[in-house]
Amino acid sequence: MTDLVMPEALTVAPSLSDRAREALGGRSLIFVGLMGAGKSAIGRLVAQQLALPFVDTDAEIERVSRMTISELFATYGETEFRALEARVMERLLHQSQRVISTGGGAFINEQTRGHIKAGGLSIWLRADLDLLWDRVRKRDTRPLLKTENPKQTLENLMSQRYPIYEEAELTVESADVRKETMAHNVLAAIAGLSARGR
Ligand SMILES: Nc1ncnc2c1ncn2[C@@H]1O[C@H](COP(=O)(O)OP(=O)(O)O)[C@@H](O)[C@H]1O
Ligand SMILES: O=C(O)C1=C[C@@H](OP(=O)(O)O)[C@@H](O)[C@H](O)C1
Ligand SMILES: [Mg+2]
Repeated sequence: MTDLVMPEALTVAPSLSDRAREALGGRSLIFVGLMGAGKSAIGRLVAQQLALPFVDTDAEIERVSRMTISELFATYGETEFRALEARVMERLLHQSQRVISTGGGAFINEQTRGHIKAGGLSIWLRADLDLLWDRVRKRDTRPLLKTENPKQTLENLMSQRYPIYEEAELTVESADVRKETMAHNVLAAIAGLSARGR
C-alpha cells in the first residue's frame, strides 16, 4: 500500500473554539447577568467547547453548605448568602483556568468584581425583561423572586444592576435562540477580542 502524503496546503485553520481559547490567554471566563439570562446553561456549553472545567457558583455554594440556595436564604438570610458567595468566588478565581457561571448577584459585590477584573474575562449575557421573566417564572428556585410581584422585582433588579453588569469586558445579547447558537455567539465575541488586538 502506498503512503498517504498530505500536501502542506491542507493545514487546518484554527476553529472558533481554538481562537477563543487563544484570546482568553489562560484567564478564566466568568459569566455574569441577571437571573434567567442563561449563565448556567450557556456557561456549561461554552466550557465543553473550550475543553475547560466548568463550575456554577450556586452549585458550588450548595455543595459546600449542603443546602439549597432557597434553604440558605431562608435559614441565614441574604447577607450570609452573599458572604458565602464572595468567599466561594474568591476561591474559584484563584484556581486554574475554568469557565465560571456566577449567580446574578455575585458581580454586584465590589470586591468580587475587582477580583474578576484582575484575573478573569467577564462576559455579560444581557436579556430583556420579557425573556428573563419567561424563563424564571417556570421555576421557584430563586428566593429573591418570592415577592408579590416577581416580574416587577426583576425589573427593579434590572435598573439597579444593569449599570454594573455593563462593566463586564464583553456583552452578548441573550436572545430567544437555541443554546448552541448562544454558545457560538459567546465564542465569537471572545475570539473577536484578539482580532481587536486585546
Ligand atoms: N438560549 C436558550 N434557549 C432556551 N432556553 C434557555 C436558553 N438559555 C437558557 N435557557 C433556559 O432558561 C432557564 C434559565 O437559564 P439559566 O442558565 O439557569 O440562567 P441563569 O443561570 O442566568 O439564571 C433554564 O431553564 C435554561 O435551560
Ligand atoms: O440575582 C441574584 O441575586 C441571585 C441569582 C441566582 O442565580 P442565577 O442568576 O443563576 O439564577 C442565585 O444566586 C440566587 O438566587 C440570587
Ligand atoms: Mg444560574
